[in-house]
Amino acid sequence: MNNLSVLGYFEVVFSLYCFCIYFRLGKHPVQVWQSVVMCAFISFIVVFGAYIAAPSNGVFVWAFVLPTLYYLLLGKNYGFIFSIVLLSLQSIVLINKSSLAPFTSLNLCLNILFAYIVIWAISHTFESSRSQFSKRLKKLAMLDPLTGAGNRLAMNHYFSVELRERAQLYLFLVDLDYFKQINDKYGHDVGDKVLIEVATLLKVTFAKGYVFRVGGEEFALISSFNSEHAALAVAEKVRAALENKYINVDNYKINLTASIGVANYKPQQSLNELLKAADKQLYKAKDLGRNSVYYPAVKSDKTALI
Ligand SMILES: Nc1nc2c(ncn2[C@@H]2O[C@H](COP(=O)(O)OP(=O)(O)OP(=O)(O)O)[C@@H](O)[C@H]2O)c(=O)[nH]1
Repeated sequence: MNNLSVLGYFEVVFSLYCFCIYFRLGKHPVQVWQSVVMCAFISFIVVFGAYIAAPSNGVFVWAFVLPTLYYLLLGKNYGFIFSIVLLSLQSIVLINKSSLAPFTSLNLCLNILFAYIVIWAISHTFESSRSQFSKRLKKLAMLDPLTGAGNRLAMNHYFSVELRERAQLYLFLVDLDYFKQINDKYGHDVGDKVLIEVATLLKVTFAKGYVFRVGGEEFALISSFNSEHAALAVAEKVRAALENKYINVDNYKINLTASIGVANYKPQQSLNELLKAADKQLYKAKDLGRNSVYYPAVKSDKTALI
């Protein structure tokens, strides 16, 4: 339109790049580097346009769109960096132009500068509160609302991104014994408070690993250990800690025990398979009298293990 064909070619290439990303979206989520390339490319087009076109052409106005785009695509930190770099580059390019009209008017320059800063500030504020909100939501979605332990979603997440890479990974499935009797005897509210105390005790005793609530009165503890013996010693420590604890709730002193099934992670095993393996051991521990740790070929009865 303005005899700026080079700029037009860049715009066509940029459009093709955007289309490629758009059509891949269904199968592949956008990668960070793709967003960075997108922002860098459009920034280059805007700065280059401002460089080769006369200011009266108005190409520089496109700069106002970019802070919002940066924050949407790249988040707060990169958004800030890109916005300040664009402002600096645009200023350098425009100041060095041979014909400065219509920038000879101080009023116009100030208006442009403040409009850019306002758009930048709004984008920054919006992105800050959005990312805080999203972090809070993510945390809430991963926590069991009653006990504050991780929930199944958290367990799936940590297992797939972090835990399965570790060597000598063990899962302890901890199921409280005769918990129904506590509910029946003291009421559901007291039962809830007992579960909260149990989760706290597990987090303290199993500080080295992750604690997840995977059922009503069932918890999964996951960590890696140097050896099978070390893993079983910790499982036994957890069992003994529960047995020796008197939980004070509403003037009652409640003592309970747990049965623990232990499973060792095998390479390529899924989390469900690992849970099933631990569940099998847990049922053996329950069958053989409860208040014990069970691992293939090993059953502890309170002190036998360590
Ligand atoms: N208070 C409370 N109770 C729960 C919660 N979730 C599950 N329960 C109770 O946990 C009890 C589980 O009972 P069972 O599955 O029979 O197991 P148990 O009584 O612990 O017996 P064993 O596991 O065989 O030793 C049930 O009474 C459930 O109502 C909860 O969030 N709060």
